[in-house]
Amino acid sequence: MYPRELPSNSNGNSNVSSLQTENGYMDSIALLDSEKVMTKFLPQQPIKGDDEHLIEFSEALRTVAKALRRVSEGKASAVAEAAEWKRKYELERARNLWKENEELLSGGGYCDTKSQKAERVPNQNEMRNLVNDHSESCCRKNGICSHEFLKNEKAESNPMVVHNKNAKKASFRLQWGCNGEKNGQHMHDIVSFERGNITTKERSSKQIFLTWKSQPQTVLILTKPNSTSVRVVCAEMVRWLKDQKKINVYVEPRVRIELLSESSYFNFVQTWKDDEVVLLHTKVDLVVTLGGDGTVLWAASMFKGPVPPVVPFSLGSLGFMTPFQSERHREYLDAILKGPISITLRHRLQCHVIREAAKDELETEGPFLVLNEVTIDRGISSFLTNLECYCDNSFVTLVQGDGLILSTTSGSTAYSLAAGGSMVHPQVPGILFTPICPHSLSFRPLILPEYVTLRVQVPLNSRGLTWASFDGKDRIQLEPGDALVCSMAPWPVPTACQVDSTSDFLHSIHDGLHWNLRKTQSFDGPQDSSLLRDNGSL
Ligand SMILES: NC(=O)c1ccc[n+]([C@@H]2O[C@H](COP(=O)([O-])OP(=O)(O)OC[C@H]3O[C@@H](n4cnc5c(N)ncnc54)[C@H](O)[C@@H]3O)[C@@H](O)[C@H]2O)c1
Ligand SMILES: Nc1ncnc2c1ncn2[C@@H]1O[C@H](COP(=O)(O)OP(=O)(O)OP(=O)(O)O)[C@@H](O)[C@H]1O
Repeated sequence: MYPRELPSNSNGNSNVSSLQTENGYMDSIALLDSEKVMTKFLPQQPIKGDDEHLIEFSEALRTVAKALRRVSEGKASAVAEAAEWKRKYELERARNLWKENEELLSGGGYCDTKSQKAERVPNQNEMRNLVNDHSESCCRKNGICSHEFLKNEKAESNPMVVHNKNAKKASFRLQWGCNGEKNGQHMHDIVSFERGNITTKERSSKQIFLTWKSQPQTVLILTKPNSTSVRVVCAEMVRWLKDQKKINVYVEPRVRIELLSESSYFNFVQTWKDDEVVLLHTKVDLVVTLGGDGTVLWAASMFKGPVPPVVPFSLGSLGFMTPFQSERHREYLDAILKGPISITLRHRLQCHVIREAAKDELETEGPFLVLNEVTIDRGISSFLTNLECYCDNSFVTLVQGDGLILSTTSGSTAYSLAAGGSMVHPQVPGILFTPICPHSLSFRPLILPEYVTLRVQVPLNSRGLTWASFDGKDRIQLEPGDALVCSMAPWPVPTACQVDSTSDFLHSIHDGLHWNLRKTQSFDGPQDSSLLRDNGSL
C-alpha cells in the first residue's frame, strides 16, 4: 500500500502544495526537492488490490512530477542562454573600448612606439588575453600603452598573466648544499633554471636497470638458519650454479659445514674467516638470500660499505622484500645472470652514538647501518621515555612515550607501520619519524627529506633507561646525556625486482599485508536518487 499521507514539510503542509509561491513562480530548489520526494515516493508499487483511486492518484502524481522536471530543466537552459548573452555583450563592449582608444590616439596623442616596443614584448598569455589581434602597441598622452590598460585589466583577473611592465626579470641561480659545500653539479641534470624558469628535467628516483658489462662469476648465498627447506634449496642452487653456469659460490662458514656433511662434492664451495668479511664486496658479484625479510636484513648488515646486487628468494612467511619464488630459482637466476635486472635501490640509514663522556662530537660509536630502522625505546624499563629530537640543529620535539622509530622507506612497512607510520614506496628518498605509543593526542608521524641529519638526545635528567636497536638487533643502552645521530648512508642495498620496483611493492602490500582487503559491495540495493533519474526510471 502507499503511505496514507504525503510527506510534509516542517509547517505540516504537503511538499507539493508548498511549491507554489505567492507570486506564482516555483522556486527551483523547492522543485528539485519535490522531485526527490516524488522519486522516493513513486517507485513503491501498490500491493495488488482493487483500489482504483490509488492507481489513478499515482498516475496523476507521475504526470505532475514529469511536468515539474520539465519546468526545472527549462529554467536551467534559460539561465545558460542568459550567461552566453552576457559574455557576448562584455566582449563587444571591450572591442568598442579598444576602437575608441585607437581613434583617440590617432587624432593628436603622441606615441613613442619604438621604445615601448623594445621595452615590452608581450608573452603568450598576454597575447591570448588581447581581445583582438592588434600587434602594434601605441601610447596615450600620459605615455602608457593603451593596450596595457586592457591587458592589465584582464591580467588582474587572470593570475596566470605575468606583469613585466617596466621591469626586467631578476636573474638568479640555484646551488645545492652538500655537507656544507655548495656544489652539486649533478643536480643540473635534474633541475634547470634557464632564463629564470625553474624546471625539473628528470626525476631523481626512477626505475633503475642493471646491465652486466662482464659476466658475473661469483655468487654469495646467504641462508636462514635451522630450516630444512632452505637447506634443500641451497644445496640444489649451489649444484646448478657450479655445474650449469660455472659460477664460484661463497657461503657462510656454518653453511659450508652443513653442505659438506651432506656430500664431499661441495668441497669447491668457498667461505671466509671472521676478519675477511669486510672484503666480501670486492669478491662477490651477486648475493642470493634464501629466507624471509630477516635474511635480507642479515645480508645487508654484512656489508658495512658498498653492497652487491641482492636477489631475495622467498622462504619465509611474509616475505615483503623477497619477490622471487624459490621453486623457480633456476629460471630466475638464469635471467639475472644474463641481465639486465630491474632493481630497487633501498636506502640505508647510518647511525653513530655520541656518549655524554665523549671529548668531542668526533668521538663516536658506530657506524650502525640499518636497512629498516633504528629504534630508540624504553626497553625493559617501565618509565616513560623522554627524547629530545633535533633535525639539522632545529629542535623538532620532545618524544614522551615508549620511544621513537627512525625508519627508511623500505622499513616503512615493518615496525614503523605497526606504530602508525605511513607506508612509503621504497624508492622514495626520505626518513620516517614515527613515535611509539606517544603520550599525547597530537603526535602524528612525520616523513622528512633524505638529506637531513637527525639527533636524538637522552636528557640529562631522564628518569628511565633508554635503548637503541638496529633492524631489531644489536641492542645498546643509552645513558642520560648520550645522543644518537642518524643520516642517510651513502651505500644503498640494490635488490633485484621480480617485475619492477612499483609492481613488486604493490604486490607485497596486497599479498603480504592484505592492504585494503574488503568484500566488494554488491550492486543491488538502494541507489542515489539522481542515478535513478539519469537511468530514466522516473
Ligand atoms: N611490532 C612490530 O611490527 C615489530 C616489532 C619489532 C620488530 N619489528 C620488525 O622486525 C624487523 C626485524 O625483522 P626480523 O625478520 O629480523 O625479525 P622477526 O623474525 O621478529 O620478524 C619480524 C617481521 O617483520 C617483517 N619484516 C621485516 N622487515 C620488513 C619490511 N621491510 N617490510 C615488511 N615486513 C618486514 C618480517 O617479515 C617478519 O615477519 C625489524 O627491523 C622491525 O622492523 C616489527
Ligand atoms: N644467515 C643468517 N644468519 C643468522 N641469522 C639469520 C640469517 N638469516 C636470517 N637470520 C635471522 O633469522 C631470523 C628469521 O629470518 P627470516 O625473517 O628470514 O625468516 P622468517 O622469520 O621465517 O621469515 P618471515 O619473517 O618472512 O616469516 C631473523 O631474525 C634474521 O635476522
